[in-house]
Amino acid sequence: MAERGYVIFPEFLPKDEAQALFNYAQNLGEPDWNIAGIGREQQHTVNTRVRSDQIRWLHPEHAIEQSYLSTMDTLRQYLNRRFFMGLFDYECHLARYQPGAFYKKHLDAFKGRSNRVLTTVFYLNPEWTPNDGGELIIYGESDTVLETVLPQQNTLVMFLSDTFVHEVQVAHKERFSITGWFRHNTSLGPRIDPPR
Ligand SMILES: O=C(O)CCC(=O)C(=O)O
Ligand SMILES: [Fe+2]
Repeated sequence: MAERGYVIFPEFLPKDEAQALFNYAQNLGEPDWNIAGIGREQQHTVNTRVRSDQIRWLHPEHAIEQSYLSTMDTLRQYLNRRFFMGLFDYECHLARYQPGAFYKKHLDAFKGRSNRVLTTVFYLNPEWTPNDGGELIIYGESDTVLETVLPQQNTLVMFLSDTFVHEVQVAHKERFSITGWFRHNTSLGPRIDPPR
């Protein structure tokens, strides 16, 4: 993480916890999902040419959501102790990519204009093969491909939000993940990044 700015953990949680999150995501009803937007506040727009996934912000009222949030808070404290990152909080949402959905090349944060510091993506599907598409591609300098990540259950990817351009290739089957951001406490107004 400190040297490259990103890291991939193939087995992040105990297996049963990852599977429980998958079951939970899969059993959510249609009204639980929202069309994902881009940008923040007034600039928040729904642009299905850039991304076509659906999201659900995690809230501590649901035990299983709380459990993931609390794991990530432990990770936040560890990162602060180990790397002095000054991470202030964490927000995350479940994401559902239905067959045909994608998220074109983008950065999660623009230098100096966002308080998102570190992106985390945690994958939930138990069986995912290269034929299923939906890979996360992480780009380096001049569009070189640094990593192609299969969205396989229990893999966690973490990268600096304002540094790595990335994209989600078209998924050929339903793809579930939890995307989140560790943030700095800079004041950018009362509401920050996509309104919940
Ligand atoms: O699901 C992924 O692999 C990445 C999602 C993403 O880039 C995002 O939600 O900003
Ligand atoms: Fe992203």
